[in-house]
Amino acid sequence: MIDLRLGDEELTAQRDHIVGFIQDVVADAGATGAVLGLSGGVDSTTTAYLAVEALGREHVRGLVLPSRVSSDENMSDAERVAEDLGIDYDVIEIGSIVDEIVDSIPDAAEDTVAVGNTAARVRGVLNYYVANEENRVVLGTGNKAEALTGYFTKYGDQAVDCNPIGNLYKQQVRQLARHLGAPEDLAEKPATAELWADQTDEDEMGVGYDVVDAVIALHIEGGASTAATARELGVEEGVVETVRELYEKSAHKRSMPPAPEPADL
Ligand SMILES: Nc1ncnc2c1ncn2[C@@H]1O[C@H](COP(=O)(O)OP(=O)(O)OC[C@H]2O[C@@H]([n+]3cccc(C(=O)O)c3)[C@H](O)[C@@H]2O)[C@@H](O)[C@H]1O
Ligand SMILES: Nc1ncnc2c1ncn2[C@@H]1O[C@H](COP(=O)(O)OP(=O)(O)OP(=O)(O)O)[C@@H](O)[C@H]1O
Ligand SMILES: [Mg+2]
Repeated sequence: MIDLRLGDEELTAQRDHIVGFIQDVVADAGATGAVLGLSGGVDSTTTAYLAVEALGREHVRGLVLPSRVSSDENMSDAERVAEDLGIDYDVIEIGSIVDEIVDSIPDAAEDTVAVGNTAARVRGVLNYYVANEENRVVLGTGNKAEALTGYFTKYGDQAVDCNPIGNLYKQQVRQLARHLGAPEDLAEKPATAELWADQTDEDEMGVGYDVVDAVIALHIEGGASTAATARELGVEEGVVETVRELYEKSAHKRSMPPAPEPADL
């Protein structure tokens, strides 16, 4: 298995690099600070720690946004992050907002994915309300594995101004969380989008993140063949193909909405 783990010096360099990135984004926007959604997961926890280091705790605001399926444990973990960091935060229940949207659509099938994605989009609306009103930028929490597999809601959790940890594989985010002093239980917590009950990223994708990370590095970015990648990782070729399919099918999520070329008139 390819080793994507970062050494201590690399972790320090990534930390400094990302802290500088957040500072630049906020300064370039002429903003007074940042806002981000706190879910109790490792991605938002790590991003919050980096934001506080970059901007100072008084310039970071957290939003804890429970839906009808959010677990008490995750929401109290989210509050714990805000309290440990000493940042201002609010807890805003979004269940009734999501219900209102779904109920307003005549004969809505109440499809699980559509409802879950609506929760992610409502969170984006709230983040941008605060950003607009307080002249802040919205910090995204997307990592490289999510970006390249399209494992996010289009115009939902991806509706952000920048992704500070977007150059890190999932396992590297966990390493950076520990390096920053985040609680170990949060650094190692299994990833869940929590858009519907009992959802976990790895169950839904059908592949573990260590393998997703490695297939991205070797096959998608590195150009190794499917067979060579499968051999190197000790997995079936079908696993490599699954990740490649996620990558290809989600290309539309990584580019601006297309318009036709100018017509020949
Ligand atoms: N080829 C194409 N060209 C242009 N647009 C295309 C398209 N194919 C679909 N679309 C559009 O994209 C829509 C589908 O995309 P989208 O609405 O995102 O929906 P979809 O990709 O089906 O669902 C979102 C996925 O991301 C996961 N997720 C979401 C949020 C957070 C996290 C997390 O890790 O925390 C994970 C979630 O569990 C689910 O698997 C279609 O309804 C259509 O509007
Ligand atoms: N209940 C919530 N309240 C506020 N923000 C949320 C909530 N759920 C999700 N989000 C936002 O959406 C982002 C994407 O969710 P995602 O699950 O990918 O990240 P995570 O929960 O931080 O980490 P992990 O992927 O390991 O679960 C979160 O990082 C957070 O910014
Ligand atoms: Mg999560």
